[in-house]
Amino acid sequence: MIRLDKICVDFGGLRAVDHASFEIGAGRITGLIGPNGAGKTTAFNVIAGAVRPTSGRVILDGRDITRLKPHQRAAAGLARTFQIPHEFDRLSVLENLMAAASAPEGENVINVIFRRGRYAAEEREIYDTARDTIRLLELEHVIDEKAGNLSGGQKKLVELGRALMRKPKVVLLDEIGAGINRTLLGKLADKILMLNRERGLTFCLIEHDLDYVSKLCDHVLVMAQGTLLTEGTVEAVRNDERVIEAYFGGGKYEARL
Ligand SMILES: Nc1ncnc2c1ncn2[C@@H]1O[C@H](COP(=O)(O)OP(=O)(O)OP(=O)(O)O)[C@@H](O)[C@H]1O
Repeated sequence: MIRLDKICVDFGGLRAVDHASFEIGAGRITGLIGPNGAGKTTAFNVIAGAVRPTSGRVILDGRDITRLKPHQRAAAGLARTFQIPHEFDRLSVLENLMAAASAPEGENVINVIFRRGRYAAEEREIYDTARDTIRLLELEHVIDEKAGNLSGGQKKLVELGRALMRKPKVVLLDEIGAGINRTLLGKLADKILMLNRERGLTFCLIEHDLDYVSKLCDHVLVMAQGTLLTEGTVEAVRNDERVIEAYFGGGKYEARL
């Protein structure tokens, strides 16, 4: 589904991603793990189009998308969760989801004016999709609550909801579980599994907690020093000497492996 082909990213003199090649398989929940500074977030940014690689290619369903802009990738079915923008804190949960679907970036004002006849019908559809998504994520009780007043975990669910509004095929989740309580963490995992099994959505997630990864992912990619170190099931990579070695000195992660 998504293939990185010998991707390199340089930030000045620092090579953050170094000839990384890997695949995110269609219909799977793939984990992307590795010690701090391994290049995971940079690789995500390359897939989403936020960072232009120094060299290499990104392929989505056989199509080379390396030069596409982020909004063009979103139109091709790629979504990524982002923290709710600060200025959206004052919008309700419903408004946040509706805003994520409407006015795609790059749309010309003239087109919007000439589209007016279709606008009411489109807005109705966006409203219905937002309501369905809110129901799916069990956020009905906070539907009119301002995003700024939500708990950290509820915000994560809204972030996922915003990503789902564009009806993506693939969703990239960057440490979506960080800092949220166990109950909401469990709920978030249930929703991801349900979206994968019932709707066939493909996920790739960066996550430091390997127990969480093992609950969700059937396949794990391990990055170290900017490149793919190994891949396999959580159990296999957890016991891999090279992976233990890569995490060594990280201290924080050593205990979790
Ligand atoms: N915009 C940037 N400018 C300069 N250096 C950067 C930039 N973004 C990342 N880096 C560097 O690139 C390397 C890889 O960083 P990246 O954030 O991709 O790693 P990571 O695996 O996601 O780490 P973590 O688990 O700590 O989030 C690091 O050395 C980081 O300091």
